[in-house]
Amino acid sequence: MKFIKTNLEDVLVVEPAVFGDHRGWFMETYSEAKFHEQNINYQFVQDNQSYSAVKGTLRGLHFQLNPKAQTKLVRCTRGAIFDVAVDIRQGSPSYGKWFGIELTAENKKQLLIPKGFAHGFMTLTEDVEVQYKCDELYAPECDGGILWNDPAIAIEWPIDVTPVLSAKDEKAPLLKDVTHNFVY
Ligand SMILES: Cc1cn([C@H]2C[C@H](O)[C@@H](COP(=O)(O)OP(=O)(O)O[C@H]3O[C@H](C)C(=O)[C@H](O)[C@H]3O)O2)c(=O)[nH]c1=O
Repeated sequence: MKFIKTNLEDVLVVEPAVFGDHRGWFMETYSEAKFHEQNINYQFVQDNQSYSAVKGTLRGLHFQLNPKAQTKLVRCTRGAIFDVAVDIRQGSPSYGKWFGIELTAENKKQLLIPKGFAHGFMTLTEDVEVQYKCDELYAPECDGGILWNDPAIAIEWPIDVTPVLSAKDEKAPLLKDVTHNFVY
C-alpha cells in the first residue's frame, strides 16, 4: 500500500497493492496496521456507497461541520470519477485550494480527505459506484456545502457539461458565504 502526498497537506493518494493471478486479482482496500505504520490513525466508523447512473453527475462539494467533521477514504469501484478535495481550514496556507484525481475501478486508487476539507466528485462514465469510509457518523444537523463551480475555488472539472446535481447542491453557497469552524 503506497501513500502519496498531494499539493494539499494531509490529503493523500492511497494505492493498494494488487495481487493478480490467473483467476483475477486481490487487494487489501484498507489496513489499520498499514495506516498506523505511516502514523495515520483514523478510526473509521461508517462505510458509504453511492451509485450514479449518468456521466457528468456531480455530488458535492460537501463536508460536515465540527463537532461531526468527517475524514473520508474514497474509492471508485465501478466506472470512473474525478474526485476533488478543497482546503477550507481558516488560516491554512492552501485555504481555498483544490486537488483532483481520477479514481477508477481500473486504477483502484483512493483519496484520503481529512476533516477540514470539502469533498466532491464528478462521474466520468455511466453507472458509477463510489465507496468511502468515514471516521464520524452521518450528522445531517452538521451538513455543509459549497457551490461546485465557485469561481474563487475554480475547480477544473474535466467534463464541460452542465452537471446532474441534487437540488441541495444546485443552491449551495459560495465559500465566502459559508460559516464554518475549521481552523488550520
Ligand atoms: C451522506 C449521507 C446521506 N444519507 C442520506 C441522506 C439523503 O436522504 C440521501 C442522499 O444524501 P446526499 O444527497 O447528501 O448524498 P450525496 O450527494 O451523495 O452526498 C455525499 O456525497 C459527497 C461526495 C460526500 O462527500 C458526502 O459523503 C455526502 O454528502 O442519503 C445518509 O443516510 N447517510 C449519509 O451519511
